[in-house]
Amino acid sequence: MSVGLSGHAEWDRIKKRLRAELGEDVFNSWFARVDLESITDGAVHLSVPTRFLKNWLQNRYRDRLLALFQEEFEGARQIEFTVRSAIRPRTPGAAVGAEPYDGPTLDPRPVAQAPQPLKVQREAVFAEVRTDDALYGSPLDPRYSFDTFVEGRSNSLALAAARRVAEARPGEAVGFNPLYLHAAVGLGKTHLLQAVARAAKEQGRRVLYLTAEHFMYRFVAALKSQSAIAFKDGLRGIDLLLIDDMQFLQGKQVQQEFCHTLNSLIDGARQVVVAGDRPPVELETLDERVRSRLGGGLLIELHAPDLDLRRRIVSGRIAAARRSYAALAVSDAVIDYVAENVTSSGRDLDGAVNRLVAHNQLTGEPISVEMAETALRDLLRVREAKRVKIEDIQRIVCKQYNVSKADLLSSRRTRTVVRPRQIAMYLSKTLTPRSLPEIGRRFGNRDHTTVLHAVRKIEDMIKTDRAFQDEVDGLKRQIDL
Ligand SMILES: Nc1ncnc2c1ncn2[C@@H]1O[C@H](COP(=O)(O)OP(=O)(O)OP(=O)(O)O)[C@@H](O)[C@H]1O
Repeated sequence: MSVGLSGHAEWDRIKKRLRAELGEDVFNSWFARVDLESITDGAVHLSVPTRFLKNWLQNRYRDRLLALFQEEFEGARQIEFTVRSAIRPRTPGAAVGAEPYDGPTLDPRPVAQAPQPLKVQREAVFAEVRTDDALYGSPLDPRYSFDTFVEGRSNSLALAAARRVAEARPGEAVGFNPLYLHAAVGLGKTHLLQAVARAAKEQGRRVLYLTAEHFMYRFVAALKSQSAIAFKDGLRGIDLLLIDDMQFLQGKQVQQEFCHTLNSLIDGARQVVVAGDRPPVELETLDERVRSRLGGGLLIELHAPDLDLRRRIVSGRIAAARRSYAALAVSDAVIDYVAENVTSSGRDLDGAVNRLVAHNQLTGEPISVEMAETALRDLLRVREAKRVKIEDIQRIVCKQYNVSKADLLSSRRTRTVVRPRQIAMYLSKTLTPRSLPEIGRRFGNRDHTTVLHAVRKIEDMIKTDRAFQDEVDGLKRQIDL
């Protein structure tokens, strides 16, 4: 048996039944982001955006799902979950960026026994989280402190604001609440949030650091065990709440609760810090009230690190690795090579250094530029192949519709220019990690709401007009080449 897209009517029926069985909120929390990929030889392949969700569904709902699938597809024998792109579903390459780096990590233990990367550790813990202790937060990684965060032009504002929050006394107004940090993947949001949490805890403040998914899980679990009031009281009794990966907060009731918590903390002069992969205005699954409350604080974007910052992050990582491998020798030329070639994020820089160290430890080969070229080849190839630039999108769209770039960026509102411009904005949003304000700037300094309007317009047209969808797909293929 092999089912591709044709199984979707059955999948819709299964989801409908789950929604009826579990209720709207629980369904939205766990199943709204599950996609049916295929059914092959009796194996039902479902994809989910995060490992946390994968573990959760595997542990709690696998049997129920299998039973439901067996009613729809006679030969269904097992359910397989895979993690798909979590952060930017329609970005080519997002699957790589969104997945935690799978290589060894820098750790005192021998490479062969290296621990799983941080995010996996974080998520594994969720499954065992206690529900009786209202202030039980997500685990903090000991490596994420202000001391290990390297400052550069791209993050200095975020760092200053984070320090200000961390150093404030309980009840002291820092002038911006909530503080909302946003950035593409791997640029240091989690690192900064955890640094704030750690520093504030050290001062004796009551701090709660939670990923949005953890918040969701805790709330749903509290509802089920009838301890929601204790959970809410616990939340409202803290001095500093930090919520990470805000883009994953799902479910109407969960969002309502989050909004109440936000309001009550802010109104009570308690500090809230939130991080997400895009600004609140772009978190379209979020309730309007939550978006506007988040948008009413201080919003700071962390940008991709420049060469100088990348160099210093790499040097810092190597210095940390030397604490475990004292004889580790890495020349400036290798540091330059990594910093010049791994350009996307702190996570990729970490991954690159980890690879070099692992390669060195496993083969005994000294870390030279030649060795780095070999060890990092596939990492660099994947990244390079998948990076799409706004200029390329504009060039290809202009060529396709026979408009000049000057027209595309101009304020002209004739139909022949407006539609290509909207398509180019839509492609920039879906194929690059750029934020709406940044795209607006790159399209003749337009406001982010204009970009949002364009994205929605093109999305609607794609849904209703098959020929138009093919046209846009054709453009995507040209851009991907
Ligand atoms: N300025 C920096 N100084 C030191 N390390 C950094 C810096 N920026 C990023 N990193 C490192 O890069 C890695 C990824 O950072 P982090 O997990 O904080 O990213 P993120 O923005 O939260 O990404 P995601 O959106 O995927 O959650 C971490 O190991 C972090 O320590």
